[in-house]
Amino acid sequence: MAEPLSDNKIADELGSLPGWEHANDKISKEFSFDNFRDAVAFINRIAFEAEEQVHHPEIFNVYNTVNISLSTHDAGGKVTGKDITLAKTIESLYN
Ligand SMILES: C[C@H](O)[C@H](O)[C@H]1CNC2=NC(N)=NC(=O)C2=N1
Repeated sequence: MAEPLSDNKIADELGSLPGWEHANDKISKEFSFDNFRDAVAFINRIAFEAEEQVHHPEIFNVYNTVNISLSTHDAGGKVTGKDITLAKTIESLYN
């Protein structure tokens, strides 16, 4: 069972996650792309990694932007290590 992280621990982890913010018990980031196709391709890459990790993001797409929000449903919607891990994976997909 994933345990919720303290605000201090989250802040510490976000130190190595550029552009990620912690608010409303989620960590979130907006990613921008040259066009819609690239944005959707990014979403598709995330989908495979999320399935691999059995941990799924909230995804909001408008044209060339993709907003990702992460929290752990099984931990009452709080931020856990699973969210940090997936955020790091998502960062590695963005280039
Ligand atoms: C049964 C399955 O492992 C769980 O429902 C997984 C699926 N994906 C998930 N994703 C997220 N963000 N939080 C969860 O608690 C979660 N639980």
